[in-house]
Amino acid sequence: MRVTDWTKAGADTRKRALARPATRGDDKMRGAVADIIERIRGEGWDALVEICEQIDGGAPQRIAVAPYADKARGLFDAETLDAIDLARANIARFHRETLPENVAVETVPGLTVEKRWVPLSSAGLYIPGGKAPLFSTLLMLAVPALTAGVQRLVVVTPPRPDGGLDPAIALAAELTGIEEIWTIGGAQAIAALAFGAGEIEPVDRICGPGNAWVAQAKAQVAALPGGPGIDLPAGPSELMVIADASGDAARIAADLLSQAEHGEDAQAILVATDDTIIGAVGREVEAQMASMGGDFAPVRAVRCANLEEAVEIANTYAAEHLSIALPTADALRLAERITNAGAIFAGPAAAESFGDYLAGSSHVLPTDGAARYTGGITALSFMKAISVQSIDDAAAARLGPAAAALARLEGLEAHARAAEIRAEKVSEAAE
Ligand SMILES: NC(=O)c1ccc[n+]([C@@H]2O[C@H](COP(=O)([O-])OP(=O)(O)OC[C@H]3O[C@@H](n4cnc5c(N)ncnc54)[C@H](O)[C@@H]3O)[C@@H](O)[C@H]2O)c1
Ligand SMILES: N[C@H](CO)Cc1c[nH]c[nH+]1
Ligand SMILES: [Zn+2]
Repeated sequence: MRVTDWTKAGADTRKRALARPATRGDDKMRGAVADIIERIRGEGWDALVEICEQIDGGAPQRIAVAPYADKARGLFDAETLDAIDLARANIARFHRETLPENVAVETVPGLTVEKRWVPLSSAGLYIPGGKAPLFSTLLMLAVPALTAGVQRLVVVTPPRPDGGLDPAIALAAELTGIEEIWTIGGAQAIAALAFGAGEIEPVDRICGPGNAWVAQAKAQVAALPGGPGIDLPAGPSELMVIADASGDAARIAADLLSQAEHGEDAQAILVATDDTIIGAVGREVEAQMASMGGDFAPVRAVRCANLEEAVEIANTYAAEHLSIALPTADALRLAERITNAGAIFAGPAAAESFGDYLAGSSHVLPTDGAARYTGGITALSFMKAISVQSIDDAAAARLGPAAAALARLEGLEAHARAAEIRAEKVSEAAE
């Protein structure tokens, strides 16, 4: 495990210790994504089929969910089926209870402005499937979207080598009531959702995590005229763990490896105030990796002077997931000082895996430092606020002159008159 001593390190070394890989891709990849989008936007279905065959080895298919969901019920034992339903129920409960409320504010007597939340009409949900089919991501997107009240949901996920649909994805789709699901992956899936292709109708917003191809395509379609909205940069998984001498090395190592398992560009970083815990976590990481086999991204560590410094490092890094491996009460106190993180796991029992599957909040969270300016997916990601103004005649007459004065400051005479005409109508009525 590579260890950086934060206190002794210069600016460059500190930067390197927290560096993320260049996940957004190089110019060549950006160009290839632009070509895919342009072709599907211009030529529709035929281009989509050709590109899907080239990249993923098969034409896109709309899958009927029920037969695969039936298959899943035959394959999975009762405990697994209950676990999936428990996850769905917890996610539904969390998002239902955190729905925003409409608010009406009487800013001046007689003038009311409402903030009214309405669901988007449609949304596209990207479910990653390159390394592993992430059925849990379907729950983490579809449940908040349905809680928000979105009418039309279109799910896309990369095709499997043997065709068909992953049974767990099928089951999650059936449990949430998803009816439209296509086997399309990567940039081509995003282009099809954005501009439509064949029977795939364009959507208002595209949400969901993915690799660099997916992230790049989302950014590009959102920037095009008439393109959809997108959610947030949700790329390769990240976990930072803050620990001191009281940390449980086995649990910390297990958490770090749980995210290192996502792929070679995953980020798993221990920030600790104590050399003994760093050594113990390093040994645990090796032992646990050996016992599981498989590929893991490297785990690294930063040795800092104290918890103050650990908080600074965490806020600078802005991790997708931040575990605070201190006794729970201390962890919760420290969490109050964290300003940048997608999700915080406070205390030694708070496994990041609970957040990935069943705690209730969505696991679709900002990566690459985007936690500086955004949180993860919630029902709000599938809603928008419309403001509604209503005003009585007397208030309109009182406010007319002020609005007109402001409009004339901007040289906008028609605006000024549209405000003043309200006052005129009221004085005419009074005569
Ligand atoms: N931040 C979050 O909330 C969150 C949640 C879940 C997963 N994730 C991340 O999502 C990512 C999923 O990535 P993945 O690769 O497993 O699945 P993916 O579905 O995102 O990407 C697979 C698709 O990428 C395209 N692709 C791959 N190589 C290509 C190439 N050379 N040329 C053109 N297209 C190519 C293919 O179409 C393929 O189907 C992981 O990094 C995981 O950590 C993040
Ligand atoms: N940890 C991932 C988000 O970074 C989500 C996930 C899905 N399945 C397992 N984990
Ligand atoms: Zn995970």
